[in-house]
Amino acid sequence: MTSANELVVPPLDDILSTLRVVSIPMKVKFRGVTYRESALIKGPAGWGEFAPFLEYQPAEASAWLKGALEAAWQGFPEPKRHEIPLNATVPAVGAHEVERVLSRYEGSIREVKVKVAEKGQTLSDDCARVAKVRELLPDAGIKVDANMGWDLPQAVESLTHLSEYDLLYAEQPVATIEGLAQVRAELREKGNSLLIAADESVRKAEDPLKVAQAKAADVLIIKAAPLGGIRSALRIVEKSGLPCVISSALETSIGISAGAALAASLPELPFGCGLGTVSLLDGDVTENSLVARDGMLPVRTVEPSQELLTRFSASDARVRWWRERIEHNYAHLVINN
Ligand SMILES: O=C(O)CCC(=O)c1ccccc1C(=O)O
Ligand SMILES: [Mg+2]
Repeated sequence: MTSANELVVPPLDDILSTLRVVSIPMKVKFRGVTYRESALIKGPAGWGEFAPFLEYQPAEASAWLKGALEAAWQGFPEPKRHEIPLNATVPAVGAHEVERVLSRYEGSIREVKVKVAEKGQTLSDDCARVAKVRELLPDAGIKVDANMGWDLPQAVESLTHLSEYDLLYAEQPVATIEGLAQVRAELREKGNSLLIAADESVRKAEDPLKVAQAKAADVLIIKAAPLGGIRSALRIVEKSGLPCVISSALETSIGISAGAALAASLPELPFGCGLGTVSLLDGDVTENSLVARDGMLPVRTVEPSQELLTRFSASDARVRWWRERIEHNYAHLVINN
């Protein structure tokens, strides 16, 4: 049985008939990505973005397709707010590059998320980067994201040092749910009340609610696309009972508009959201990019420009690759939905 709130998957040909694939250079390498490839589709409700990272297989990526179909065929729920507080995002750059990264954000910055625990770097690199942010923005809220880069002893040692810069929370210090719980418990034993946030343990988990049930984190990072779209992400937020932060998956302004719509439907946003990543791209599909001013992001829909879709158009070979990717993920979605 379907209800008005349930997505009816459209025919594959309708999805593919509007497909545009773009490849946008990054200003700074992020997660090892130097060009961000993304597939955009248009349906009766507007544009949707399908942009799972290239290595993701259908078990994971088909949720992203569901999210794109929701945006294009179903549209967004009624917003409860019209602007969203954001964090600026600082990739794992050298401390001397921090100022340049922050200069890409328009107006004042209220919160910053700093990437730490990058492969090939040390704790002193992380401390220098966070210290630089603290020096440049003495009043900003700062949080760090380790993307599972530490083991338990490294996480406890690193977070003990990084806490000196007064952090709002630490995102995914280690890989597993049990690990998160252990980091949290060891910090508490040492009298450190730093909050722990779960990201990969939510969006890559078979059961995104396990973290909350295990009480392994204080905060959840929630991304619309990997969780199958806004409505499905909202259900997870509600069931978790934890404060949530809505974050991007490094999309163009189209995908960011879905994240903003998700954030806009939450009753509370205790932290800045991670939707400021258009500023890390060296281009976009609209002239009117969805970026923050003074740390606030407007909630609105985005219409791509034909000229920019053409300018950033991926090669024929990459377009074929994405068409096939959509076909595979569509099959996966129809079978498992
Ligand atoms: O949260 C932010 O500030 C930006 C988004 C971000 O960090 C991100 C973007 C793409 C993939 C993974 C992540 C992540 O939070 O780990
Ligand atoms: Mg993260």
